[in-house]
Amino acid sequence: MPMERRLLDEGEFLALSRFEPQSVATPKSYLLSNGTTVSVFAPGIICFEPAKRLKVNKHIVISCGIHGNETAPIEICDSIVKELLTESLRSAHRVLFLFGNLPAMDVAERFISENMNRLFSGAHSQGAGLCNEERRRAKILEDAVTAFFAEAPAGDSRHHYDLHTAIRESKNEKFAVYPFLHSKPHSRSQLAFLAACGVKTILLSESPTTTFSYYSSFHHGAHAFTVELGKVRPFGHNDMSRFADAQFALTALLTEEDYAPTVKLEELEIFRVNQVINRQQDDFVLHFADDLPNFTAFSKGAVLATESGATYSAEQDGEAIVFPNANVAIGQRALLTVVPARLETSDV
Ligand SMILES: O=C(O)CCC(=O)N[C@@H](CCC(=O)O)C(=O)O
Ligand SMILES: [Zn+2]
Repeated sequence: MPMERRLLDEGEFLALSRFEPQSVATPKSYLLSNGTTVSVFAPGIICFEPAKRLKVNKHIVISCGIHGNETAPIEICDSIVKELLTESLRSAHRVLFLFGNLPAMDVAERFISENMNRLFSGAHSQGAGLCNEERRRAKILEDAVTAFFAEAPAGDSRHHYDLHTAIRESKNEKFAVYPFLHSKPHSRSQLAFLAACGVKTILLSESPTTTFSYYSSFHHGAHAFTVELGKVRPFGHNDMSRFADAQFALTALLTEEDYAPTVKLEELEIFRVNQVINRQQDDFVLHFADDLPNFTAFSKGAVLATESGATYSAEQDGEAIVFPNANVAIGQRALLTVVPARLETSDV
């Protein structure tokens, strides 16, 4: 048996992808003894397909490491992929795992040249084109998602959970960005699934973006979310007990035919994005401490950031900051502000 097949049988897909990428660079498929087809498409891209269709059929993309230093989601996915490869778990649904930015993982950085989570919906090929690894990888990941959902029969549900951790501490430790739905209804069953993951704070985005979750939501009609599970820490430094609910719920989603947790909307904290503040000048500065946690609220009129020619202030009492980062490239998002919101949902 070839060395890479033995290591795959031992569950070492991520290790092969990171440290022996040539061994998983040529697409190959094989059958597990439980009937699952495993398809290795490229380093960091692996798909599991069950032998038979059920009454309920879900097509699920789980991505992690789109930012290379966000290690807890990478460790969660590595662990689930290991269990699927070694057959201690069997997925009832088609599932595609994407380990995003492999080179950035090796140097424990968010990215090497460019923030990959601003390069989807074709942004990878605009401007300078496919000129760096993140741009080329974003296109490969998009193509993998397109090919995966192309095999989903009409009527089956499509899902994409893009798992991240945040740079700052957060008053609400776990939260999800619900991409802009262009007047489609928000899904109550998806909110219930997120709550089962321990994610009870939801930010409703109100505009198109070039993030991975918006891409799958808008271009593939998937239930898609950016899911923030905690804080950025180096590999091996995550307290995995803080991610137990998320790992349990993701595993249940894969292994049960119709995992359908419930939630009361009153249990959730819903915000909508009020301001998207992009850095336009070199002298952009935030007017609060570097360690101020996400979801800290300000009074109306408080100055949040300034740069030549612009002052950005809270527009309402209670407006809170999320993802502040003055060190982004010119033109990119340096801060979101959010305000409490109400939510109408569909039943699905
Ligand atoms: O903590 C931070 O500042 C960033 C954490 C992170 O990577 N968040 C995502 C959110 C994507 C979205 O808005 O859907 C990102 O900034 O790419
Ligand atoms: Zn991230």
